[in-house]
Amino acid sequence: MFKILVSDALSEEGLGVLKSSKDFVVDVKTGLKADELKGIVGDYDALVVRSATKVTAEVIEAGKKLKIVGRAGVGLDNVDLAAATAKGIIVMNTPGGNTISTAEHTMSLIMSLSRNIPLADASMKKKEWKRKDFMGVELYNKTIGIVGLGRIGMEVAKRCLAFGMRVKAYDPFLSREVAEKIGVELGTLEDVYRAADYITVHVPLTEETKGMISDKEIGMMKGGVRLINCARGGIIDEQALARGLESGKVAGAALDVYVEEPPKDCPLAKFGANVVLTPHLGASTEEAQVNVAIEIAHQISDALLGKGIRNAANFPSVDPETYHALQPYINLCEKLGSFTSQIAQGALTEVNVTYSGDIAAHDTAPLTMALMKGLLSPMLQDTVNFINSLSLAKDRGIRTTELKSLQSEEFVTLVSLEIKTDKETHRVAGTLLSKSDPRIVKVDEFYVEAIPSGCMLLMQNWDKPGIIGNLGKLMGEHNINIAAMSFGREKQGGRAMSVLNVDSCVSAELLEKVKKQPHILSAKIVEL
Ligand SMILES: NC(=O)C1=CN([C@@H]2O[C@H](COP(=O)(O)OP(=O)(O)OC[C@H]3O[C@@H](n4cnc5c(N)ncnc54)[C@H](O)[C@@H]3O)[C@@H](O)[C@H]2O)C=CC1
Ligand SMILES: O=C(O)C(=O)COP(=O)(O)O
Repeated sequence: MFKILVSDALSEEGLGVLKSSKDFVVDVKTGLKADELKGIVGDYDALVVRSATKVTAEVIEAGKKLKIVGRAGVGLDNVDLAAATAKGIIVMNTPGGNTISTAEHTMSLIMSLSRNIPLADASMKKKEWKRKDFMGVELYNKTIGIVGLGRIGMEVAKRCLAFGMRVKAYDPFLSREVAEKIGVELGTLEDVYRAADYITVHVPLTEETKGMISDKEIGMMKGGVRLINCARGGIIDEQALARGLESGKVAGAALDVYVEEPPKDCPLAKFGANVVLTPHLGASTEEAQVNVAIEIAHQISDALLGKGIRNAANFPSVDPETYHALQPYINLCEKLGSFTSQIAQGALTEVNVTYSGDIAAHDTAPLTMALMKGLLSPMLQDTVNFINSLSLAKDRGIRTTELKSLQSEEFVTLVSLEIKTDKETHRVAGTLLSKSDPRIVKVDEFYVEAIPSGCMLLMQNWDKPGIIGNLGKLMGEHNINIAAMSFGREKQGGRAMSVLNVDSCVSAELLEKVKKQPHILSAKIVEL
């Protein structure tokens, strides 16, 4: 039974998906103060939020059982992703579910601003008739600059084109062809600033986009420009915007989002008809709220019940079928990583993994995360998990490469791992028997067939008679049962590798005795 806390308003349709499952207990507690949330979050396996709840590092820390933070919407700037990743908590959102609503709201803002709708309406309701005070401007033939041509930016572009506007856009991650296909001209940020009569931003709030439109940028713009922010508060610097409006350089502005929500002291609130403000309504339509709530409910349900992970900001998307297919490989890779790490000496500097055969047809990103978790676990223990393993490796300067080959010469499928430390290099490969039974099939130059499980004794020895007898006797004397044995040799009488699975752990003292047996070159214990 999983406990789910919904701390922002979620549509009944989405709640229904969760509440109808006997696997979940759902508590809806909106409007919690930061301390109240911290006080109760420890009881829950999943937390569902919109933009109001701030999922800070402290909330993450207090969420001792937390496995998932689900955002019913797009922006994740209210979730401390790094803190969640470090704790192995999956953070997921629902991109797309509110795109149309937000694009339509952006158009509503552009039009309200151009035709003074909010104040004209308020004036009528005061029984006034002030036609001269509310002279507007046409959109037709004007140029709109779109900063961020993603899902929402693209829908805004299409609608502006339908109004007969010229659309210029800046998005460094989008190809010119994609933009030109719908009639949008991509340019530099400066091109857009200099050419546009209207500028609307549709980028996420990041270190780079925070305050990206400030005094200097406003200075580059056309006199009489109109600015719209339906993305995130602070992408357009509020104080700089107020200064631009005061000087007359900026003719108007429309905002749906604010640095602080609700804003205590918004510098834009004092303006008249040339500033239109809405209280973060972009996604507030019946349709968008049903979309995002149902989506997040299904995503959380599937993730908690092990049926796949979708739209996670810190884990690759895996549909249920793939998840099922990958599960045994995830297990194999984690064991392979841990095994290799335990036989190596020195600080890990490089990890090269090759997926060959059937497995190469899948998205192997989760497998590399599992390998890295296995590799780092012997050093970092509980602090490493699937979600943070690659970022921890990167932080430690470990170079990682991943290769895929649909052909596998010896096995239907093979995961080959090469690791380099500052002292040595090891190569270990593994496969699955009967589609789910993990086996280590190669350790450095030796072919073996070892079961990666429990306590293992790994030895290099000369290929001489009597080794098995001696080892069997020694283990027997110490009351240790040998569960399985595997041998590989380079040539008859040459160097060989022996891998023993034993039912109880080999002590350091016994290991020293093993090393002293005739023809044994080295011995190590691996625990999986
Ligand atoms: N007002 C509201 O209620 C809503 C606001 N939003 C906000 O709208 C924004 C956009 O959402 P989507 O279109 O769904 O996201 P998206 O990810 O589809 O699009 C964002 C685009 O910004 C581009 N981008 C990133 N950094 C950039 C930079 N430095 N300069 C220029 N372009 C950059 C990306 O390449 C991408 O194409 C987000 O901030 C989201 O939080 C989303 C939904 C509702
Ligand atoms: O999806 C987003 O990014 C939004 O800004 C919508 O926010 P909301 O869920 O309405 O609080």
